[in-house]
Amino acid sequence: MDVQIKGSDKDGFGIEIVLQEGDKKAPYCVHGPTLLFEKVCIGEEKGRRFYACSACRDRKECAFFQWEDEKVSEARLLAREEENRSKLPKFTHQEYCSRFQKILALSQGRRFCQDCQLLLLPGEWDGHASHNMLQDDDLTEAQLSRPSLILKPLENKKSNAQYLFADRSCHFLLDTFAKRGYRKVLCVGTPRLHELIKQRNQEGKRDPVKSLLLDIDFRYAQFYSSDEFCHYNMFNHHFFGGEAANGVLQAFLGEEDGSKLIMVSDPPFGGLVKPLAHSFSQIAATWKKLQATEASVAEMPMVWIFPYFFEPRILECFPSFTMLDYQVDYDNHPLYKHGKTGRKQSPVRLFTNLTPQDIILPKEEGYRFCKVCVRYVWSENTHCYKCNTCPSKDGRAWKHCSECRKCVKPSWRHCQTCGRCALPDHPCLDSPGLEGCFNCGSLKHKRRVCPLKHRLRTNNKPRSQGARDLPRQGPNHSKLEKKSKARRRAKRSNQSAK
Ligand SMILES: C[S@@+](CC[C@H](N)C(=O)[O-])C[C@H]1O[C@@H](n2cnc3c(N)ncnc32)[C@H](O)[C@@H]1O
Ligand SMILES: [Zn+2]
Ligand SMILES: [Zn+2]
Ligand SMILES: [Zn+2]
Ligand SMILES: [Zn+2]
Ligand SMILES: [Zn+2]
Ligand SMILES: [Zn+2]
Repeated sequence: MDVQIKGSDKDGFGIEIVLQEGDKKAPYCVHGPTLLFEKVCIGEEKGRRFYACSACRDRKECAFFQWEDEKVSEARLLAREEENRSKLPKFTHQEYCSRFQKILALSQGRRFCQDCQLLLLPGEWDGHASHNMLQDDDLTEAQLSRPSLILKPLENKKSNAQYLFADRSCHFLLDTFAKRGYRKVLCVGTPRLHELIKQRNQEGKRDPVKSLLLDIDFRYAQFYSSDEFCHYNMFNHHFFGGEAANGVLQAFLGEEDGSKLIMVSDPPFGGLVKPLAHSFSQIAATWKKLQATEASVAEMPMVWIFPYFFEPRILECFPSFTMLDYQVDYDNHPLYKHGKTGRKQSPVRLFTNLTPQDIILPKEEGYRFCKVCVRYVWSENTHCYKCNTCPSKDGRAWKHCSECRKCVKPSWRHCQTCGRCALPDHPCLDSPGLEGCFNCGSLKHKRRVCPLKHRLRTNNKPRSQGARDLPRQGPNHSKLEKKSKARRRAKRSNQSAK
């Protein structure tokens, strides 16, 4: 069975993504081919299409914008090319590799400039004299093999907040893969997992595991050779190193040494689901093409790490996936911590096409096996015999509502006016409320009478409980997005009692 993207190409609010197979017309920003979006204006039947950056949701980071039907002058094209060139990294990957070899060969005089995030050769120190520096004792071979501890995590909230796995989660993932016999891990946006694999190999206590890191953070090229790291954009499946880098992935996916491969990705949480799924499908399709015949019936094993409230969207793209109860823990995220530590529970989960019962969640961290659901669940996720499932998505104990005939969040109450469960202070159907329209964001009407009712919502399905908390996705290029922000603000203040 093929991994395929299902459903419509709509994503975001007022902005639809138009994913076109092999779109050769897409102009390039510094992050590779841009994506085509359609701006849907209230009251207008047909939207207008434009190209915008695939990777950055913040226009301050990448301001690329071009209407699909726009005629771009030669002069502007040249200026754009020049701008893209000017933003290229200072060194090529090959140059970084030879610099790294030189630095490793130094017994003394290793320097890492923290301000420039650059490993320095001795001749370059003068230019960084007033900068903050890591020196020899901080740059032992062992430390250089853990670049995620040297590099400052990127902090852009909108496009690239780099949340690094806590050891607990890293080891859990690697132990699980080892138990299932995976000997090759394709790390897409998981630099810490990649380095831990290498570290375990060096320790030599377990079977060696091969790893290839694909990431947009080119700082990692300073530490890894070109067959360990590719500069890659997971929103448009773009290899900055061109065909050669694509070849590295192909070689990794296709190596015929009988090693089982798994792909793990932990994309930035503000990322758009559809383009990510599109890229992962392309990787899976390549993997499949390169497999020997008996494996060709299977899907490429994948783990996609993302917050639980994206479940409906991810399952729409990958119907064979299951969301597991495991809560992923991060070192540098103030909120996303595992429940048992006494801090707030992490909303980040594993979505996978592996068989859920094969992934043994640790008992000592509060997981148990549900014999009816045939999977490991969080201790507070009690099985409901009416729904015939362990229903909780967010880690709290959900409760069954006999009127809704399903389990709902513990903070919800059944509202007779709306005929469904909701937060106690929700604006009821009959009151105008702050929330406005659930569908288009207008504060002037409710969803029932929305002129765009059949247009914006995917499949016109009622929102599931999980979807209720979805943060809106999409670049903030339109007025609609601003409206949606206003609506979100209103909603947040409404929900603060939650
Ligand atoms: C949420 S962090 C995940 C890090 C992971 N938890 C770890 O510890 O290894 C997201 C990762 O994806 C990378 N990333 C962000 N945008 C990307 C893009 N457009 N393409 C590829 N990688 C991207 C970031 O550099 C970062 O390493
Ligand atoms: Zn861009
Ligand atoms: Zn510097
Ligand atoms: Zn159950
Ligand atoms: Zn129930
Ligand atoms: Zn109810
Ligand atoms: Zn109500």
